[in-house]
Amino acid sequence: MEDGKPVWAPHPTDGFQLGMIVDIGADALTIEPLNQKGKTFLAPMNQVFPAEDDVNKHVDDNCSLMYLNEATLLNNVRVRYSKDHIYTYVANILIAVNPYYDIPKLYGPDSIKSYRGKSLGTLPPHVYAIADKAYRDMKVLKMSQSIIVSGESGAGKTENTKFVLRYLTTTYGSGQDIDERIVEANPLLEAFGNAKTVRNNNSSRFGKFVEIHFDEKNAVVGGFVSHYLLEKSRICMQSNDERNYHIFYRLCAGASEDIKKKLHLGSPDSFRYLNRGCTRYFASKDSDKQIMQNRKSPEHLKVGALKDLLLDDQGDFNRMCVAMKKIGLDDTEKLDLFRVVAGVLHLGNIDFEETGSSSGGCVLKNQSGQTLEYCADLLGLDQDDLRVSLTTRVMLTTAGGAKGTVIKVPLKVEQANNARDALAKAVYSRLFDHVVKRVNQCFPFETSSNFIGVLDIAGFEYFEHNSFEQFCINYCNEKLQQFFNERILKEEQELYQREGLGVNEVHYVDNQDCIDLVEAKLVGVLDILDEENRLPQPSDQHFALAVHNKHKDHFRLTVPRKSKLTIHRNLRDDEGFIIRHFAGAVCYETTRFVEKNNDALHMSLESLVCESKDKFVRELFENSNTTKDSKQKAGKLSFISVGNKFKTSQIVCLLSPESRAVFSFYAPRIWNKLPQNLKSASAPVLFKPSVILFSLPPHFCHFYSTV
Ligand SMILES: Nc1ncnc2c1ncn2[C@@H]1O[C@H](COP(=O)(O)OP(=O)(O)OP(=O)(O)O)[C@@H](O)[C@H]1O
Repeated sequence: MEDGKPVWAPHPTDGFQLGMIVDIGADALTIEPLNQKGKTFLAPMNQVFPAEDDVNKHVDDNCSLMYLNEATLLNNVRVRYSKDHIYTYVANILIAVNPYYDIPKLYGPDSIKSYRGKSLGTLPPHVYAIADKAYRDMKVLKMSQSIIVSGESGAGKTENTKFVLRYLTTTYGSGQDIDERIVEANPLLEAFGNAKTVRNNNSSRFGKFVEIHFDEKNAVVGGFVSHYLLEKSRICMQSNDERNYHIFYRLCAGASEDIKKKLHLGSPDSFRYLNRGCTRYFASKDSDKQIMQNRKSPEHLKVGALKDLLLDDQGDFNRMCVAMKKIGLDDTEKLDLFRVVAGVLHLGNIDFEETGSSSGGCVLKNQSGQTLEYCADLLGLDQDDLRVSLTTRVMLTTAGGAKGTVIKVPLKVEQANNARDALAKAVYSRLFDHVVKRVNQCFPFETSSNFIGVLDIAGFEYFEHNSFEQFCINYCNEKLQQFFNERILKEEQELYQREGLGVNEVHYVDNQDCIDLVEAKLVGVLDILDEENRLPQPSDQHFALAVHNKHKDHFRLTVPRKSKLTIHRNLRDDEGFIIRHFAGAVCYETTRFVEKNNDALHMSLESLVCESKDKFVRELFENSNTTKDSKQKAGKLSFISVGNKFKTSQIVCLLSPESRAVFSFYAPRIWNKLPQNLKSASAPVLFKPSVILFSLPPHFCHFYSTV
């Protein structure tokens, strides 16, 4: 830092502020803010950074800044954002700030054309330039490429993913309508997999890896979407300001009178799976008028529609129907999908009450008779069988004299509620699997030479109240962060060293301890939770205490009462824990962790849907028997861990620094087909993400003061 030159110093709310150093202490500097002459404050030496000579000037690539540090990088991105330049490079990494409005001409056909074949840096930073670089690398290196899109919820990951797909299919498409189909598939996926959250009206509640495949002439031949772990808890419950998946509301708002009657639909407040969250529709002034009053909830009628330029439940319903047609779904299949969605809604309305008899079981409440009939009818089930399966569990004795005898164990009200919700989650998530499978059939390809994959997973989340869903998502992001650390920071620096470039070492925080805290065998939070689920009487409190006991002095874990926020300090030690993630500390409330971690559907219910009279429903559950272990076959309600699914199917491969592991994560479908020798440790590097795109929410730019 040079004498008499302004510096960036920390600011309690704005991140950084411009000031002058007026005194140098042993380990702190006295700073006088530029906009508050005469007022000084102390700042730790390592948190004060030199500022650029002209803080209002901006550059396309942060690497061209005279002083590259956290503050100058943020300032550059902020200045650019204020001028609608939402994209900025850091070498071949692209930072994108969500503008939350349509910047004129930014993504239009002329813009697409201009980026074709241009090297990174020739034109202003753009997501199209990143897509084109991936394409050119694929062509030159004759190797598949990937683009990782990372950022917190609402930062713009999905929108940027869509721009990448649009760019590639438009610029390098083969002229067939397959390009259109790939883009058309999005509304369908979003209807079933996206929902309104407090952070994002159109939040993707599943991770996806979209592959665009190219032939030997490097023209688009097809696509493939892999999806990871849909957020299932949302199907049965949402917090106050959030909604269930869009499709539920779109169907209620947009279905024709005929379909509405067939599916016995009402307004969102008439369904338990919708009425504990927000029951308003997204609508513009005009489309709101077109939705009939009897389809609107009292909340909607009182407060009015939810507003979002890109969302409109009724219009989106019609657009989704057009998209379905375009990608080849006929009316029967369309109705099949809607029927199952409505079936799930009616299932949620089934209520139970205690029998009052000595058996201690429960029965359906009288008023649930009609809803049972609707649900059974829509899902092709026998009404009585459904009633019995929801209120009892079939067990097969495995020992003793009566070995092999079938016994029916009556369920308590709470157990029946759980069984109902487990069935709803199983049916809806199978339906979502089907939607993705169906979408994939729309852009088939026989052979492909290479592909460009775009990874878009749920971003880091922290709310006032954080539960199991945030815990899983943040664990996943912790893994992604580790991948960045390994690939970008560690490997790059090793390369610099090998090549003798005297570049100063960049220090970064290794997050392995945080990952271990979550996933270590036996002592990790996930294993402790699984262990709790296996206890005869699992409890959230016992689980939370076990976590604290096992990690008393862990740097990354602490009790809620140590939180900076009063709301968390009110929680008891057995009601939650705080984890210090790479992106910040998050307080998780552990109520319902045990329940949410259990994905088991008891056998009587599973067999019921597997034998549905409805072919479509039956097919949704095809192959499900093959995944059961012998315990389940014997009728014991064995526990299936959701947390562990996150661990094994989604991220475990990402953790490995070796490229082969990364490959197996990104493209498990292709990975599984590879010959064994290629998968071995000595295999050559198969796969390397060529470009990375970080999305940032606009509030990121308000972290520090404007000057
Ligand atoms: N480039 C952009 N131009 C205009 N609006 C944008 C842009 N990117 C994002 N948005 C707006 O921000 C909203 C949220 O973006 P998006 O859904 O892509 O976030 P996300 O990072 O994928 O969030 P999540 O992790 O919750 O799915 C979009 O619905 C859109 O309204």
